[in-house]
Amino acid sequence: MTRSSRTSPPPGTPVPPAQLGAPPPGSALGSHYSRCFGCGSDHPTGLHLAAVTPDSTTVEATFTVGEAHQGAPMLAHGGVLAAAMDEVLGMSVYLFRKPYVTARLETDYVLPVPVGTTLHLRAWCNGITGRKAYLEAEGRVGAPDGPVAVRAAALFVEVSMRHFAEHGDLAAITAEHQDYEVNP
Ligand SMILES: CCCCCCCC/C=C\CCCCCCCC(=O)SCCNC(=O)CCNC(=O)[C@H](O)C(C)(C)COP(=O)(O)OP(=O)(O)OC[C@H]1O[C@@H](n2cnc3c(N)ncnc32)[C@H](O)[C@@H]1OP(=O)(O)O
Repeated sequence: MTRSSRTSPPPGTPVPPAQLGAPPPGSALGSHYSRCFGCGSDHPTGLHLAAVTPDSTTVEATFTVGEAHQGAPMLAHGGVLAAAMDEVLGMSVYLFRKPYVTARLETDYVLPVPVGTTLHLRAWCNGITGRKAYLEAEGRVGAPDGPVAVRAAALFVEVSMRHFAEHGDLAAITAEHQDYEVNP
């Protein structure tokens, strides 16, 4: 895919191994926040993505494009597809058990995606150096080995939980994440 140097790891950047405490291979990944647009079950119009990790380092999910996701008539909106990619990318970096946010997200739209299409999404990490994690994802039509419709590459930056306290609603997060402390 077309990727800028800002979403490609510098040469020699190591791909991290599975972390102690990561969900075991085959686990379903829960939602990180019930009102998240990407994965929250309480979000009325969200994408409701449910993912699994086959190997504790990558993430797989399916997303069926619905009528609410249209841009052109009966075709998926590119921004909705980018949101789905952002979500699985975020889930994949969270397997390394630290809080990260998206700093840069690049998306290549390879095929038009009609309403009713089920995309098989996969996201993985190409390397982490310092606070910077380099990630990639793809969405394939109809099957895990179907044609690629969307590709994404991203730079996520590690933050502290203070980021969410200062800029968002930490109480809402900690209500669902007793495993995180603001001042660890
Ligand atoms: C939500 C609660 C979760 C709690 C529990 C955690 C569990 C999570 C579980 C599961 C997650 C699943 C799913 C989530 C999915 C969705 C994720 C999103 O959509 S996140 C929202 C959108 N993103 C933002 O709102 C970021 C806004 N931006 C910022 O806050 C800052 O700009 C930030 C933190 C990204 C960087 O700011 P600085 O001041 O901390 O650090 P500086 O020094 O600027 O950057 C660090 C390094 O990164 C590079 N960098 C930063 N931004 C860059 C960019 N846009 N392009 C290229 N490089 C960039 C810089 O050049 C620097 O690199 P050098 O260390 O000098 O080598």
